[in-house]
Amino acid sequence: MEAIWKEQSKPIPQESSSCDGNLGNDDTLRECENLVNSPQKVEFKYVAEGRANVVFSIWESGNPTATKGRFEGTLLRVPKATLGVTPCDYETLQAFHENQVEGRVGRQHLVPQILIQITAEVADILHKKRNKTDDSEIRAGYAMLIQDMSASPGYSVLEFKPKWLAQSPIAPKNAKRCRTCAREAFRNNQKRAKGKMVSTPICPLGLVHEDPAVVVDTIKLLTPEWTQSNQKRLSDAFERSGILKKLRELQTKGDPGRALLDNPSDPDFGLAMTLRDCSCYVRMPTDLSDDVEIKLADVDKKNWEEKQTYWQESHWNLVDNGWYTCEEQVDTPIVTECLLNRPPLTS
Ligand SMILES: O=P(O)(O)O[C@@H]1[C@@H](OP(=O)(O)O)[C@H](OP(=O)(O)O)[C@H](O)[C@H](OP(=O)(O)O)[C@H]1OP(=O)(O)O
Ligand SMILES: Nc1ncnc2c1ncn2[C@@H]1O[C@H](COP(=O)(O)OP(=O)(O)OP(=O)(O)O)[C@@H](O)[C@H]1O
Repeated sequence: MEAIWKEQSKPIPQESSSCDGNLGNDDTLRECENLVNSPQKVEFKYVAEGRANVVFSIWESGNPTATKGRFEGTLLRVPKATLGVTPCDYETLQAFHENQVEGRVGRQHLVPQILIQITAEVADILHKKRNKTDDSEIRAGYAMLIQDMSASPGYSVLEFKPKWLAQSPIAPKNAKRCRTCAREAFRNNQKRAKGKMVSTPICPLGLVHEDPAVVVDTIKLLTPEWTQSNQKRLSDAFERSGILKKLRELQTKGDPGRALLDNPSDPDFGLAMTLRDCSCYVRMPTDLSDDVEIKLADVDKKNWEEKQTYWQESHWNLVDNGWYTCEEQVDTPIVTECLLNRPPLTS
């Protein structure tokens, strides 16, 4: 699969469509799909799960030559069926990825994913390997092989959500917090009320700030354990790849005004919301001559019909209860360090 991931991480050639991504690798893919569905030939290990998907490591059992055989650098992502949650099905997600996301974001900036099917037998094996016991189930049907962006020898990794890289266009004009800091302030108040620990949110506006020193400072907050040199390498890599600025551009282009209130089913707005909730994976090589790998994942189409009320209510909550303007009515103020409310740097 590694050769396929390499191929699929190349920019889409100008004259081709994004759908011809297999580029002669169909045989390998079918072999891998067959292997996934041959439980006597492969092993699975639970990695992690979010609200809608479960991720497993997969390898060829007893392969004497390589640790994971054909599944080197590969993970298996499967949907979980939960009562009351209706995520888009994987065929829809794959079509959205190929037709809406790859061309706009750039295939080179995305964790590649390939649609396969799993049998009921395999679904059952996977389900039993989960160490979370909620009401959700893993069922036979579509699954995805995805490129593994987790740590491996010679690499440090960072996984984070860039969230809203520009202010919401319908935030109050006198806002002192960006959408993400306002949302995190609200959430920290809820957590504190339950006696939970809270930390000061990292303002995402710092990641795309015009002052490179602010970008480095933001990266330091994201990677407190990294060396200064690696923090600077990451800042340079973000600048070179342009990925975060592209993300900000698509987030704002898809939500130019009152879309959230007036037209939340608009596909461009839907894409903006997806890109405000995607994950960014960074693999920082120890070897200084290797490139820093930065890719976005979880660029899943959202169920617009189901989510519009949640989106609108979240917005009005932040506006009406003073979370944007730092006027929240709480006994102890919530600390944020939003870039919107920081005095301009003097040089
Ligand atoms: O509403 P937000 O901005 O807090 O984002 C939600 C995320 O919270 P976060 O702030 O990233 O911790 C939330 O993430 P968590 O469940 O908190 O990990 C989901 O990603 C949610 O999307 P969906 O319902 O799974 O499609 C996200 O919902 P939307 O992106 O659809 O708003
Ligand atoms: N390509 C990848 N490489 C390494 N780890 C990954 C990859 N994709 C997912 N993971 C791990 O699996 C976890 C869950 O995956 P994923 O984000 O796809 O689930 P989700 O249900 O979409 O999450 P959310 O609730 O945020 O929407 C991630 O938080 C991450 O730890």
